[in-house]
Amino acid sequence: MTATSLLNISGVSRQRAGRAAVSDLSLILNRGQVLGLLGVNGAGKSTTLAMLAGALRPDRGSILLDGQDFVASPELARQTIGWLPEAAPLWPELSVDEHLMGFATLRGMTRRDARRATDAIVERLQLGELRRRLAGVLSQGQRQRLGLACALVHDPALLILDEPANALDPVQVGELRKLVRERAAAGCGVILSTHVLGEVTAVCDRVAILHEGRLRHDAALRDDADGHILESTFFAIATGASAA
Ligand SMILES: Nc1ncnc2c1ncn2[C@@H]1O[C@H](COP(=O)(O)OP(=O)(O)OP(=O)(O)O)[C@@H](O)[C@H]1O
Repeated sequence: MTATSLLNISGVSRQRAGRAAVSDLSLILNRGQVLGLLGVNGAGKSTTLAMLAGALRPDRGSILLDGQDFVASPELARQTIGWLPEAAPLWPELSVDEHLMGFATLRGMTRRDARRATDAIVERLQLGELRRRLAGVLSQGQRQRLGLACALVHDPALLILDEPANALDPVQVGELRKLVRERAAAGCGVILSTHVLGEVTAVCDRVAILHEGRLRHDAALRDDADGHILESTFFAIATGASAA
């Protein structure tokens, strides 16, 4: 592991319903890096992210965060990782404010720190007008923004986003991109799964492509030329035109 690496995934596998959902995955994520995770439906992206978030245990392999095995220490995962799953886990009868206070205290903050963190994330994600509204009456895009705020409220070193642009309008997609780059500039790691190739070229500096649970491509994205190559690489892997 290098001095700047934040996450070190080594030989991770996981079966689901008796079939290999992720097989022998190894990846390193450095601080300040935004990694885009691509793959066709069922490729294993969400399973991978759920393991990285500590919500699913790998059957084999290790995941080190800052050199520590977080599979064995769920408390470390809770405090260091922010996860926005495909469907944000919200409670319809709780307000925006109550969600954020709840997530912050669950991550180990005192009530005072949780209040401060809640105020800061409400301001950063422009949720001020919504903070007393119940989650059950939010629009889909507003729910997604609340899910993102819940993932970020404790200022995690690693941010895991599963299709974060879902239901967001173009203005909010722009805000999301800015936020992701801000996290990277602050030295955090971000992993973002999406079906939109343009999202990856716009915001990521590295891309990994999963296919049938296996890592088939892992490369830096430096400029537009890399973006064009990404498109052809993705389709070659997705259609089986690229050898395993
Ligand atoms: N809860 C579950 N129970 C059983 N099998 C599952 C479950 N969730 C996913 N799988 C299976 O695991 C494999 C990988 O699914 P996963 O959701 O990780 O893929 P994905 O790349 O995120 O797909 P998508 O782009 O459609 O969200 C698939 O074969 C899927 O059917």
